[in-house]
Amino acid sequence: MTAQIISGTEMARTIRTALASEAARLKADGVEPGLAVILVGDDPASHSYVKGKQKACAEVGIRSFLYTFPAAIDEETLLAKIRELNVDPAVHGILVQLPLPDHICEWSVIETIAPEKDVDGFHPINVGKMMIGQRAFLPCTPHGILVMVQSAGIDIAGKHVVVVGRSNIVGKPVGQLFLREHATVTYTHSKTPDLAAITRQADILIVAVGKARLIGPEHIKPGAVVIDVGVNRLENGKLCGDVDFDAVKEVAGYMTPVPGGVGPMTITMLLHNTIEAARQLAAK
Ligand SMILES: Nc1nc(=O)c2c([nH]1)NC[C@@H]1CN(c3ccc(C(=O)N[C@@H](CCC(=O)O)C(=O)O)cc3)C=[N+]21
Repeated sequence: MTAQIISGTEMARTIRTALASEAARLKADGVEPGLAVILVGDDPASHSYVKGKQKACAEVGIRSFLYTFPAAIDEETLLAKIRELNVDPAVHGILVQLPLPDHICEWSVIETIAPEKDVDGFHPINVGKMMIGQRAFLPCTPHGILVMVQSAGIDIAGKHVVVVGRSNIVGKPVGQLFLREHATVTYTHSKTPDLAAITRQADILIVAVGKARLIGPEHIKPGAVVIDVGVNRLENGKLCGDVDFDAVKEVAGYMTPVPGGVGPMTITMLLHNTIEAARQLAAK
């Protein structure tokens, strides 16, 4: 058996076409959706991600504003910029690219973003609303994963979802989103003994750790859905996921590739949230 590949690139293309017409409709009503991106420091990976986000914005008709700062910027200057963007009517979404330099407190930065412009879904207000099922901006990677699984026609209710990783931006919230869809959810992480014994019970396995090829065929129940969130840059410059793709595809039923899987869907959900933010702010 060879797994069916769930192409994030293809799904993203379809969704972005629909988003482009929504953006055009808003623009015709006098509201051009705008996303402000703040980038601190000169990490090449961050710069490359931000370029990808700007290109995607241009494709669907979202105006993007980029603010770059040196790594040595002091926290107060950064917070002042965010407060300015919070009240800028041309800006509907604000994204501060993570990670930030160590001397800047990520929590202070996230909490300074107005919740109604928090298109990453990282503000505690949006996190809390998501947890209790209220309308909120959903975090982009978890939301992208959910849409991918649903669009592939996979039933979630009653399925055993095993999440590997417990970060605030992927692991924890993705488990919550699948719980909302009536899955039975198990979280695992670096302190979980005998990881394979648990992942082998997964109908849907979501891996968000950041360790190249952590997950091999011995971790997979035959026919399982395997979602790979890892983005690891190898020494040869190639991108690879947390899952050993070639070996696991002989056991899994469905798999997402890296690149071309979760990444493009993450960006697509960011575009979705930005257009939603513009719609909500326009309706005020
Ligand atoms: N405030 C904030 N929000 C984020 O959403 C955020 C962040 N900070 N910091 C970094 C991570 C990482 N992230 C990615 C998004 C898309 C791809 C993506 O589209 N990757 C392409 C490949 C790109 C390449 O070749 O380099 C793919 O998987 O096909 C990757 C990584 C968003 N992040």
